[in-house]
Amino acid sequence: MPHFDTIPETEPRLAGQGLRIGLIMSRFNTDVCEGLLDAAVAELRRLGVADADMHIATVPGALEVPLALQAMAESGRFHALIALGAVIRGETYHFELVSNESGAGVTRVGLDFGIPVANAILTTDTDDQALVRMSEKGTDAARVAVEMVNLQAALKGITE
Ligand SMILES: Nc1c(NC[C@H](O)[C@H](O)[C@H](O)CO)[nH]c(=O)[nH]c1=O
Ligand SMILES: CC(=O)[C@@H](O)COP(=O)(O)O
Repeated sequence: MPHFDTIPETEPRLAGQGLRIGLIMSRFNTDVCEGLLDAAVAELRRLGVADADMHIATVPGALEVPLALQAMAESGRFHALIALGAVIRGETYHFELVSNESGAGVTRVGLDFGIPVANAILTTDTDDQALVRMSEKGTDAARVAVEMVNLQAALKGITE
C-alpha cells in the first residue's frame, strides 16, 4: 500500500486565523457579485480571518479578474486569493470567451505564483441560476481558500 502522509487536521474554526486573503470582485452583474462577496466575507470571518486581513478590490468584468489577481500574487502579501464574478449567457459567443478565458487566467495565476486561488466566477445561463447559487459559491470559495493554505503548508512540511 502506498504511504499516505497524515495531513494534520486544522480546526475549521481556527484555520483562517492569521491569514491574509485577497479578494477580487467583478462589477459586472453587480447584484450577484455582491452576494458572492457577502457570503465569502462571512465565511472568512467564521474561519477566523480578521477583517483587517481581507483586502478587496473590484474590476470591471471577469476578464479583468486574472490581471488583478496577478498583482496581488506578485505582492507576496497574501496567503490565498479569491475570485468573484458572474458571467451570464447572452446571445453571442462572448459568454464562452469570457467564461473560458477568465477561468484559465485565474488558474494560471495560482499555478504561476504557487498561491491558492479559489474561483467563484459563476458561469450561468440565467440570472436566476446565478442568484440561487451566489451564497453557496461565495461560502465555498472562502472555505477552499483557507483549506488550501493549510494543506499547502502541511504538504510543504511533509516534503521538506
Ligand atoms: N458579459 C459579461 C462580462 N463581459 C465583460 C468582460 O468581462 C470584460 O470586462 C470586457 O470584455 C472588457 O474587457 N463580464 C462579466 O463579468 N460577466 C458577464 O456576463
Ligand atoms: C457573457 C456576456 O458577455 C454577455 O452578457 C454578453 O451578451 P451578448 O452575448 O448578448 O452580447
